[in-house]
Parts: sequence; structure tokens; C-alpha cells
Amino acid sequence: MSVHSELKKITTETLRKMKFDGEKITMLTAYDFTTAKMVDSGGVDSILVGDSAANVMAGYETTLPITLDQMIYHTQCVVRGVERALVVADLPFGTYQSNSDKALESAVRMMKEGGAHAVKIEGGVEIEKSIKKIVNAGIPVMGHLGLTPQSIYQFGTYKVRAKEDAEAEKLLSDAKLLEELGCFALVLEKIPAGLAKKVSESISIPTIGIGAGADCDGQVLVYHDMVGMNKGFSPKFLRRYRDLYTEITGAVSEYVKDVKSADFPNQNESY
Ligand SMILES: Nc1nc(=O)c2c([nH]1)NC[C@@H]1CN(c3ccc(C(=O)N[C@@H](CCC(=O)O)C(=O)O)cc3)CN21
Ligand SMILES: CC(C)C(=O)C(=O)O
Ligand SMILES: [Mg+2]
Repeated sequence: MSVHSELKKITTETLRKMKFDGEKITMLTAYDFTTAKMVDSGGVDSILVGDSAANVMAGYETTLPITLDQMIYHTQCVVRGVERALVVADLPFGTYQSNSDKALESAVRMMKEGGAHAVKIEGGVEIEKSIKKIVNAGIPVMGHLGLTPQSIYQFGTYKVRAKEDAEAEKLLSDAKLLEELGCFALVLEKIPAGLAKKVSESISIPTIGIGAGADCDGQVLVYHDMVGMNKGFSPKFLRRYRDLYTEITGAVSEYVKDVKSADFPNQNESY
């Protein structure tokens, strides 16, 4: 563990210093108190209350349906379980794109009611005014470029983004703009590793990659994916550290067997 990892509470400034010192930044999602406690205790630098909650918590196909009230609820639960990590919360679809006053209102609610330490929003130049307004209110903003799942219906697929030169140039200029606007970090999702390296070297704020290669300043994964709870989901970028789907269904079927056979509860488990 380096000097930064031993510091008590991680701030946006800590992440900035990590990039400067060449220490990789770690981030995982969490959506509830119990998981947040485990993820924080495991030592990640930052926890993302992702709108992927729409998928892994609520069972929706896309991230679009989750509401600001629901994201605030998840964030409140996570914050209660965290001692050290920086808690970043996604602002959901429709709560910041339309106008910058609404964006600020959404971000303020997320900070005030949710207790988040920062918010994350998807997009570049299109949401410039919203980013400016939120940053100017003193709220740390994390950007998100590349595969932006809230725009899935505009793209139609979850394939790698910015493979063509024009899209890659747009992404690089968006990244520079996000830095200028005062974002403290930015997520790069599903883009070529070479482009992510170039972006990471071109800006001084940290890049957190998911499917964006090894040269990002940090990495983020969805908790349910990396512990192997999310059985059907195996994109190339995912590394599964456990097979909890098998572990948990196994535990459940043992319990069922034990109750059916009257093995559980035994005398020690009774009053
Ligand atoms: N559980 C979960 N994990 C995530 O990483 C995640 C979410 N949900 N929800 C929000 C976004 C959406 N993301 C996604 C969604 C789909 C693919 C995907 O299916 N990729 C496949 C096929 C893509 C294709 O070719 O159409 C792949 O093999 O990479 C990747 C990232 C990442 N985020
Ligand atoms: C995949 C990460 C970056 C995200 O935005 C989410 O979990 O919602
Ligand atoms: Mg998200």
C-alpha cells in the first residue's frame, strides 16, 4: 500500500495526486449498505453508485428507467456503509441533459439528500452548460465519455466506441473540454486502448477506464460482474474474481435440502 492508500478519507484531491504520482486508482460500484461496507473494507479508492443499478438491482434492460429519487436512495444506503472511499453517484438519464438549471438542481439533491461526495454525468460538449453550472456550485463532477449507456438508443449497440478517427478526435476534444470545465476525473468506457492512453496523457485529471485498456489512470468495474453474480454478462473487458452465482445458488440449494430433510435446525440451533 502506498502513502495515498493509507490516508483516511479519499478526496478528489487524493485522486489527482495519485495520477501525478503514477499510482493506479481503483473504483467499484455499490448500491446498498452491506455491499458498500465490503467494497470499502476491501480497499477501493472510490465507490460508484452507478445507474447500472437499473440493470443489476432493478432488472431493467437499460439504465434509462432509473429515477433520481431511486438513485438518491441507493446513494444514501451506500454512504452509510463507507468510511474511506470517495462516493460518486451517477445522475440518471433525463436529470441533467435538458437544461443547466435542472442539472444543478439534480446534482444538489444528490449531494444534499443522497450524501454523495461527487456526481458523474455522461457526455461532452453537448452538456457543457450543465457541467459548468454544477462545478460552479462547488460540486465535484466526474465526466463519462466513450460508451455512454444513457444514449444507447442513439447508437443501438454496446460495441466499442471511437474506433473511427472522427469519433476519436471528438472524444479527445471532449476530454480536454471536461478538464477545462473543472471535472476532477473522467470515465472512459469501451474505447480502444491506444485512444485511452492518448487521452490519459493529454489531460491532467485522472481517467478511470472500463474496457479502455491498461493505460488509464484507474479502473472501474460493476461489483456484481467482478464477483460473478451476473451470470449472463461476459464482455471481453470483464475479469471475474469469483463465481458467486454458483456459490450462492449452491448455498440456497443446501439450505433447501437441509430444511426438507429436517436436518435444519438442529438442537444447537434451537432454544
Ligand atoms: N452489469 C453491468 N455491468 C456494466 O459494466 C454496465 C452495466 N451493467 N450497465 C451500464 C453499463 C452498460 N455497459 C455495458 C453494457 C453491455 C456491454 C456488452 O454487452 N458488451 C458485449 C457485447 C457488445 C456488442 O458487441 O454489442 C461485449 O462483448 O463487450 C458492455 C458494457 C457497462 N455498464
Ligand atoms: C459502468 C460504470 C462506469 C457506470 O457508469 C455504472 O455502473 O453505471
Ligand atoms: Mg452509469
